[in-house]
Amino acid sequence: MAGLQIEDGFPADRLFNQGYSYTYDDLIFLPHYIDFPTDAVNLSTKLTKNIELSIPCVASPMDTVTESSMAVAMAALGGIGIVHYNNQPAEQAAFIRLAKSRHIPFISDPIFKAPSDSIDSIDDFSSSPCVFVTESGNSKSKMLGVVGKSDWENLTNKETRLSEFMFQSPVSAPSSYTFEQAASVLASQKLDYLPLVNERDGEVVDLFTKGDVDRIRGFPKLGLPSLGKDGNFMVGAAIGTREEDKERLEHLVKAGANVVVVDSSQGNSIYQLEMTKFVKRTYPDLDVIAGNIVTAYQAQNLIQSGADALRVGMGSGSICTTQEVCAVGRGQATAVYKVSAIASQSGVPVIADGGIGNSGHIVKALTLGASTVMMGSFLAGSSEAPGAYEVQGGLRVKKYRGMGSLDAMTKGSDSRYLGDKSKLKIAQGVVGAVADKGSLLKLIPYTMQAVKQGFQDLGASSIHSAHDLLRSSVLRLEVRTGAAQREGGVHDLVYYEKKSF
Ligand SMILES: NC(=O)C1=CN([C@@H]2O[C@H](COP(=O)(O)OP(=O)(O)OC[C@H]3O[C@@H](n4cnc5c(N)ncnc54)[C@H](O)[C@@H]3O)[C@@H](O)[C@H]2O)C=CC1
Ligand SMILES: O=c1[nH]c(=O)c2[nH+]cn([C@@H]3O[C@H](COP(=O)(O)O)[C@@H](O)[C@H]3O)c2[nH]1
Ligand SMILES: [K+]
Repeated sequence: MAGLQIEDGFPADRLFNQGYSYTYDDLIFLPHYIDFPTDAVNLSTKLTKNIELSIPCVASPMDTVTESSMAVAMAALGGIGIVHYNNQPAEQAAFIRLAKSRHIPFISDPIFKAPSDSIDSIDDFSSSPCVFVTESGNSKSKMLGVVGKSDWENLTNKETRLSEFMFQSPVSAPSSYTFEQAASVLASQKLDYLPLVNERDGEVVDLFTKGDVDRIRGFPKLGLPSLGKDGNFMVGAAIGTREEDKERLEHLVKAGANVVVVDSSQGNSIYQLEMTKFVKRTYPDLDVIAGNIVTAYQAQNLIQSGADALRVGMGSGSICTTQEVCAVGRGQATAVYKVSAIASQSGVPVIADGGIGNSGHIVKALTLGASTVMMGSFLAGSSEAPGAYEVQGGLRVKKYRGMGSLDAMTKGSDSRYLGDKSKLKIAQGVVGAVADKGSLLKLIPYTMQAVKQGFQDLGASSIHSAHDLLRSSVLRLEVRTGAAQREGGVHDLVYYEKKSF
């Protein structure tokens, strides 16, 4: 065999310099050598120059993806959620405050009434086991008592005011309690539910029930959560590039946002460069994620303006129509590779944003140079995403829409296109729905396990090691023909059921 030289696959720099725009599905990695178990793969990473995460997952700033519940669950899992800005600044700040006040990855929707109120119908309880009575009748005041569903059911005169039959001193626990601490109070006191109360002002922050304990215990064990310097969950926030976004930013910083995303489809603009510089000048300790971009030239500009991470992807998202409408963008695999190649020289992490449909896409994004992936559609069907499930054609689905869709643009606060009625508005996104995926607390751990298996096959025990293997040309890849892509999927079966975990 001596002297036989077989060139197996392409090194990345050759593959990506042929003038093609490759998507994740176009490419396949050749397996390498395994000398460690799957569990030895470490997926901890950097979101920005100064923020570390224990898993490489980021929830997209979209109004059908990231509000408080998503941000809480992502942080509890070791990732992060970026709260969207298709709302008034105070509303966005309230989502951040709410997420940062939690210590348990489950958010209930407690129901509040005033002492002088009565309860007319069982529907007033919604799915909650109780109603909280507070001074003002809403969440923003001290808890005075609680009315359990069964107490109300046993009541003869349903017009009785709550103050006359509420239970005045229910057992509560501080909202700073961890899951295990709260669960042990429930168990030791044999309670069905427990209000978690802000010790400072007596406000009910969350409602913790026996059902929650069972549910959370049924999920894979959580890893290291993402906590800020304040000891609370880390939460990100998106802003735009207009003058009024400077005032929005002030609200977000006051609410405790740990990182800010300057959110544009084409980030290499004077507006974004100015905004990035403004944020760095005004809040030097706040990391800024700039984007979106897809080329090395765009990356250089944003890095020079002070960006602490780059968000990569234009038109690759599941709801995006930018490439059709504007003829601009890039295949996501090529975009991630090219931007990462330049950003790594300055130590700026890359977020691969959009186009993630399965765990293999995550392996590809991370191996091609990204440090994290940002997801919209992959997370939008989870129970932690905003909105309720609907049934369509026998399937449980949740609404998911592009932030550049007419639907999202028409929602209230938009000054991008609608503030000025004389401007013609053009959609760059669609409105649709995604299938129910259950809780993130299950979806993400299983997905990360699949990603670890991919890394093991590549012989990469960490994201850093995958980047080294790619850049040293040890790791080889090829383009899949259409037939190869079909072969790589399920084929030639009359019937099958696809269940990943
Ligand atoms: N990643 C992607 O492929 C895409 C993402 N999107 C999402 O849709 C949403 C909207 O994105 P965009 O339309 O890019 O919003 P945008 O607000 O950044 O830009 C809209 C228009 O306003 C202009 N503009 C921005 N700041 C300005 C200022 N200070 N003065 C004057 N003009 C200014 C821009 O140049 C652009 O023409 C974002 O959430 C974005 O992430 C939309 C399209 C593609
Ligand atoms: O062309 C677009 N029109 C839109 O209306 C739109 N809204 C979001 N985005 C981007 O898509 C990403 C989410 O993509 P996925 O659903 O594939 O994860 C997001 O993270 C965004 O980068 C849009 N792109
Ligand atoms: K698309």
